[in-house]
Amino acid sequence: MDTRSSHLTAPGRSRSSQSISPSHSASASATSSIHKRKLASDDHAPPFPSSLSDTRDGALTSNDDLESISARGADSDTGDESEEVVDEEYDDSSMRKFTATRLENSNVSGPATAAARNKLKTENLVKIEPADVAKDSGINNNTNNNAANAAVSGAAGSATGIFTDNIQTGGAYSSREESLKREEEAGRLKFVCVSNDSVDEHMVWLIGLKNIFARQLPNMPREYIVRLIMDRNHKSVMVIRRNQVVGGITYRPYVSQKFGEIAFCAIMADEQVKGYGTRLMNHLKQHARDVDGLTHFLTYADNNAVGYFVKQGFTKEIFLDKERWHGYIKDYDGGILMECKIDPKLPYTDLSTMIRCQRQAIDEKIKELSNCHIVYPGIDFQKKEAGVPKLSIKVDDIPGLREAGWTPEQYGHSRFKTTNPSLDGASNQKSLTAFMRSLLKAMHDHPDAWPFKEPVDARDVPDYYVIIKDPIDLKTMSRRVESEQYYVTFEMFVADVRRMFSNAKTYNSPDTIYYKCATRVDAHFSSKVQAGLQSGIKIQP
Ligand SMILES: CC(=O)SCCNC(=O)CCNC(=O)[C@H](O)C(C)(C)COP(=O)(O)OP(=O)(O)OC[C@H]1O[C@@H](n2cnc3c(N)ncnc32)[C@H](O)[C@@H]1OP(=O)(O)O
Repeated sequence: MDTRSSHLTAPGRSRSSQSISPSHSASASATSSIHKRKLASDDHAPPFPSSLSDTRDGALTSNDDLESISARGADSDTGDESEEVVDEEYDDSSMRKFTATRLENSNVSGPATAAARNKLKTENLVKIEPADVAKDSGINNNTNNNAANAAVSGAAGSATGIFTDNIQTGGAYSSREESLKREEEAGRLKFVCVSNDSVDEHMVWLIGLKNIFARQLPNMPREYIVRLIMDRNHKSVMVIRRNQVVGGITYRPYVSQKFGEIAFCAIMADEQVKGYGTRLMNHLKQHARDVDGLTHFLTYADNNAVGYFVKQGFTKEIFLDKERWHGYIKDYDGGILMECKIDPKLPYTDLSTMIRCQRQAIDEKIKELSNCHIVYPGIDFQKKEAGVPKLSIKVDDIPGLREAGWTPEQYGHSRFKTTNPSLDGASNQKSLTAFMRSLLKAMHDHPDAWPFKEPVDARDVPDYYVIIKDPIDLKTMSRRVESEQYYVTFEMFVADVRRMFSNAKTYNSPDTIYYKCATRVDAHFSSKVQAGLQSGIKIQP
């Protein structure tokens, strides 16, 4: 029997029963309203599963801090104390005592001790520096950007038309990552990886993180959260802003197995869905690969958080050899086991630069193959009545059309053709105009055409134009036909006719005379089109 697994099972525990954050579900309440949440059925289970108090390696029991740490602290996640989840089983005085004693010790210690502590601090704090990461990953931002920029401006210089740099620099992912990266570079934000190393500052951060987990993962026993955070086999990657913990991920690296188990992951309520969770995960991956030598992460994701983990590259399918992880990780009820492979090369903390370079390379390639980046001056397309252009513009004169591969044979792209193949484009257009004219007359002469002959008068039907945004009538269509410029295809004409009837059926209910007129004139129109087609007009399939 594998004794490891029996130690590690955490039955009946799910990290959170919380609703998805507001941006993910309109019906969800804010994540801070924990007190309203329905806790899972195991709420009345002992706060500390007996199986969890056991440890493989005695790391927890060697942890003298744990003796005095209660699972309750001064929660600072949302700052709203009224929302505190009160669990009378815990005594927070020991936590206060612990914190106070630590701070007191740090204040009274002499210079030698302070120097030693600072040394320890620097040694233990794994500060994740973006510059180093970029260097390690072989990405030199400046060089790459400059090269890409030079290529872009070269292409711009060689373009003959007016060149507009319409390259999008990035999507939401990249811009969030870039803005957080800038914050890091400016020193306003830092990502650190710490464990319980007795350094005062780290302990304060770990307690801050504990408070966030306790609030964001309300179904997780607080004792258990404290236990894992303070366990020296666990590490916590945290995002710190103005010396306050914004969120973090606590994980256990199984170095011999080359995988890590993410135990908890949370961002404080006010700061969710701003990109911190993604950046945190990217820092974690970079650190776990470069410092711990891990190749995979496994986690039991809460149902609500599966979407987040999927976006971080986690899958529900587990590819990692079961032998490598089975018996090592803890089971959680209500969670879904997910895996993420850590790429051996990706510059995780500088993905946005990589994406930008890739994007620029693709844009360069597109420019080599097409002219779509050249923007020509617009056409003065002022319209007079009935939407007919004031100026007659020859298609050939439209700037850029020929350069885009257009040929006069494609004029109108109409499927309308007379059966006489000898007719050229102009004669074909005349024949089309004659056919449309005859169809208009046929509709006009129909006894039920009276509602469609003129535009609807807003004085008679005040809300008509509120409901019908694209009105049309036989008179307007007649103007368009007679302009011989508007309906360059038969399909455009038919679209206007269909819209005229659908407008009538949208505004009027089926029992009205208008609705019935529309049905009858529409049928008449269709029969006339059929008759026209039989008598020599051809619409190509
Ligand atoms: C192993 C475990 O600990 S499971 C428990 C996970 N923790 C929780 O559920 C606690 C409450 N939630 C949180 O603390 C946070 O919302 C986290 C940690 C889940 C995500 O952190 P955030 O900072 O909000 O994530 P971030 O802003 O980087 O969002 C990244 C993407 O994931 C999406 N996302 C964030 N949270 C969720 C979610 N719960 N469900 C689905 N998608 C989500 C975001 O919309 C965003 O999508 P986009 O890139 O398409 O715009």
